[in-house]
Parts: sequence; structure tokens; C-alpha cells
Amino acid sequence: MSLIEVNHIHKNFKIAEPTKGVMGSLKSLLKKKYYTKVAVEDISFQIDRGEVVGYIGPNGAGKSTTIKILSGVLTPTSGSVTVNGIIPYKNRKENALKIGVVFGQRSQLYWDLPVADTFELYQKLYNIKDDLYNTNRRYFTDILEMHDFINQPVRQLSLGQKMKANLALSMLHDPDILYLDEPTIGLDVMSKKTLRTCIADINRDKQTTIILTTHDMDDIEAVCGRLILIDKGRKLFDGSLTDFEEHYKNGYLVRMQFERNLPVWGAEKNYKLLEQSENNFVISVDKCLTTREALTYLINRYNPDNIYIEKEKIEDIIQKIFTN
Ligand SMILES: Nc1ncnc2c1ncn2[C@@H]1O[C@H](COP(=O)(O)OP(=O)(O)OP(=O)(O)O)[C@@H](O)[C@H]1O
Repeated sequence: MSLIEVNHIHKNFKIAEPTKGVMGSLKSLLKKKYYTKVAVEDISFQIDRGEVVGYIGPNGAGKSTTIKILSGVLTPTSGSVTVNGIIPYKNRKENALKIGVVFGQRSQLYWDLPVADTFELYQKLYNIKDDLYNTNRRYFTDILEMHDFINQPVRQLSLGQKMKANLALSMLHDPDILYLDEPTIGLDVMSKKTLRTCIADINRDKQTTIILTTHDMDDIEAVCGRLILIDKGRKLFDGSLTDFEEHYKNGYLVRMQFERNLPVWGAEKNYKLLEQSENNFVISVDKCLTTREALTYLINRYNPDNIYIEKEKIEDIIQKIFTN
């Protein structure tokens, strides 16, 4: 049995129909009309201990709803979930002791208290033994570089510092599973990088199983070994990043650089001009051609000064899936 077992879950929300005008509002007081919004439709997956899984999809795909079901906040309309052998939405307290949750848009810190004080409150709340608390506090203060601000009130902290403190807080009780919902949202490049490194460190040092939802594909490429892609509540793909690229990639990119004026690009079968700048062509090559065939052809035909194969970013592949 896997650590996380999700079997054919569905989640429907009952939503009140909007009313028009005063009469409409009055009528709705007597008899409200509802419609059903399907947020998650027949999703199944298993996650083993120690995996880091990226759970991705466009806005409204059902990512947060799934995470809320896994963390016990929501009950599925049908289907079943077990996490660590328990049903999270039926045994919320027991489940809460074994998981850490970070919602990028929501802080668990007390605005007026120094971070260190919230940590102490959390120790009492979760009944964390002194030894474990002190070890974890030291470990997270070090890897998340929190020494400079741990004694400052939360209201004085930057977004990046708050996110680090939230991550540390959610891990103080040594949970088996960490749910991260958009942890790098709104952060600058350096803070994103630090956070990604720390997520990978936590997984390596503590064998924490991590499920990460994000719109930033650099997060996925940096830390996830596996990707689950969903859209409109349904699962589209579940597998390794390499399999994902193999499955969805239609070809690869070639960049040609010229130290003279750009030659005229001809309409070429199996080659598509994606981008043209002052002295560059970026070409998408169909996967029916080997890189050797493509490079030989392009060098003979256009005689570039430099030519490179470029890796297609996961972000671009996903964008193609949802725009095609
Ligand atoms: N409490 C709720 N009541 C009604 N509808 C909801 C509720 N929560 C989510 N939904 C709807 O369910 C669908 C899935 O929402 P969800 O928040 O899971 O998507 P998401 O993939 O996390 O999106 P995003 O990337 O924008 O955060 C959306 O259409 C949303 O409007």
C-alpha cells in the first residue's frame, strides 16, 4: 500500500445561482436555486514515501481542491482517500499531526508576534518534545537562513522571509508529508531559488514526501521527480518529467546565430521558424528528424556561425498542450 492512495475521487460544489435586481433577491430568500460545479472528476493516483510530486494544471483545474481533500479540509463527494493508512477528512486531528501544509497565499504566522514566538506556540499546540523542537528549529533556521529575522515581528518581514518562516513552522513537528500550494508565488528570483533548494534538502534529509502545486515550472524542474497534470478536474498525465517531455514533445529547438545579416528563411517541411531576432533564428524541428540530420541540413542550407540544440522548457510544452 502506498503512503497516499487516491481512488476515483469526485468533488462537486453546490453554488447558489446569482440573482438579478431587488425582486430576484427577495425571491431567492424564499427559494434559492443552485447549480453544481464539478471541481474534481474521477482522479486516482498513488504516491510512495519520499516522492516529490508536482501537481499542476491551469487556473481552476482542481489542484487546491485535491490538496484540501488530502489534507482533510474537504470531504470528496465520492471516491476514497487514505493518507498514511487513515482517512484524512474523517480523522482530521490524527492526520494533522502527520502533515505540514503551506498555502502560498495564506500565512499561519501571527502578525504582531516575532517568528520565534509563533514557533513556541506551535510547539505547545503540537506537543513537540523539546529535543525534536530544538533540533528542527536549528535545522530550519540554518537551511532557510532565518537568523537575521527570527526575532522580528511578522509584520516587518518581506514576503520571502514570511514564506521561509511558514515553511519552517509547517515542518517543526517532523511531518511525513508536506503539501505546498504555490510556495514561490510573488517571490523574487533569489528567494525562489533558496526555497527550491530548501525543499530539495528537506526531502533528502528528512525523507519527507512532498506534493507541490505551482504555476512556476522552474519549481517543478528544480525539485520534482514526478508530475501529475490535471485539467478541468481530470487527470491528463502522471509520470516522470522525462516521460512527460517524451510524451508531449513534438520536436526540439535549434538556434542559429549569424555574424552577418540574416539569410532569407524559406518555408521548410519539418522545420518551423519560431523566433527571428537581429542575428538569430530559433527553429522548431519535427521529432521525425534526428538532430544529426537537422544540423547537417541547416548548416549546409544557411551556413550559420554558431548552431545550438536548445532544450524545450516544460513550461512551453504545457502551454502548447493548453493552447492546442
Ligand atoms: N468552495 C468552493 N465553492 C465553490 N466552488 C469552488 C470552491 N472551491 C473551488 N471551487 C471551484 O472549483 C474549481 C477548482 O478550483 P481549485 O481552487 O481547486 O483550482 P486550482 O487548480 O487550484 O486553481 P488555481 O490555480 O487558480 O488556484 C474552480 O472552478 C473553482 O471555482
